[in-house]
Amino acid sequence: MTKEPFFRLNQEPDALNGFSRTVAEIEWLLLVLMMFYLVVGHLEEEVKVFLLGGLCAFASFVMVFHYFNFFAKANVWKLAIETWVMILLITWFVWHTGRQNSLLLNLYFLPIITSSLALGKLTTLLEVILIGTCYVYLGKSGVTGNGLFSLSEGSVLLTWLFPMLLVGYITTMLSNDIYHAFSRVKTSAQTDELTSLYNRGAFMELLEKQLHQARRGGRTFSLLLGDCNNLKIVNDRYGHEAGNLLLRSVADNFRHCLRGCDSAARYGGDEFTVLLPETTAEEAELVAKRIKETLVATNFNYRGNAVSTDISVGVATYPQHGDTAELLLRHADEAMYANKRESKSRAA
Ligand SMILES: Nc1nc2c(ncn2[C@@H]2O[C@H](COP(=O)(O)OP(=O)(O)OP(=O)(O)O)[C@@H](O)[C@H]2O)c(=O)[nH]1
Repeated sequence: MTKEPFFRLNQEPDALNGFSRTVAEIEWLLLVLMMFYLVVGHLEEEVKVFLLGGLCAFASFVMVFHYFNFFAKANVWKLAIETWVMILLITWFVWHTGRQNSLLLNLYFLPIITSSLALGKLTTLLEVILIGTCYVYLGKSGVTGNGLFSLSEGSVLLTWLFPMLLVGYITTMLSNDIYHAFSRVKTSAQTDELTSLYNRGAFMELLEKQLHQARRGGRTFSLLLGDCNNLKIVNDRYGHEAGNLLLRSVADNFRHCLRGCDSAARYGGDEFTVLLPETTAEEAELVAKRIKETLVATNFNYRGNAVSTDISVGVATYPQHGDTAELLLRHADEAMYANKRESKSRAA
């Protein structure tokens, strides 16, 4: 298993769901601020009613996007649409409350923060440009409309946009840090510290996913359960450090013997599990044989002593040996102990 982060923002549902919750809160905050302005701002009654109608429409949009089942699942496109709708709403609201002189122009910071949190630098830059265009439109249409875009207007626009670019840039950097920290935490929560294979929890998740896929696609897969045969002896004879080296060499042997799509895990103590997608029982038996043979043929030097190990492996295949994680593991466990008994009696 690689220690590199193996997921990206647009593929990692947990990270996206977290950002999506933050976006929902930003949207409610936007609505509250606009409502507040409707209450305290000096606006004509019919303008207030008109704007209130727009806010109700936006509130329905937020509810549909975040709380209805068919839209509730976060994805990058959904977040992008939400930021565009926020920009349109703010432009529309500002249009009716003073245009370029509106007290609410600062609300544009909210979609910028949203975009830089979840969508990255390029999208945020494009959104700043969109906001700049809206700003120019707010100044030109009807009120000051004096034709061409002058140099002084350009510098005013840039001065106005500069804090937004800065906030966008800083928030993007913070968001990247959060994302990388999240990746590291997730990777280490799934990894066995000693062997760098998956740990038991991660393996159970993979197994459940594999079962789900196999049931849907009517496909087969196998799992192996292996148990080292002499770890206790190595520990007692050479010490715990030698036992640890032995466990690492077993893990390296798995890496060496498996395909890229297979997943090996340290199930606990000296027990290892392997998930073999699209593999029949006969093919899995061959993999188990290969793992055993290469492990027996390998030994390592510990303070001048050649240390080697052996492993007993049990195979279970979906669906012939069970259709749940529990049944498959039990079958593999029984097969593994049968093999262990056999090799012990042979050795005796
Ligand atoms: N060095 C080391 N030893 C461990 C670790 N985890 C478990 N053990 C030890 O591994 C040993 C496993 O014992 P057993 O299950 O009897 O293993 P065995 O000697 O391989 O014998 P059988 O499994 O019965 O064939 C125990 O002594 C544990 O203390 C570890 O992370 N490092």
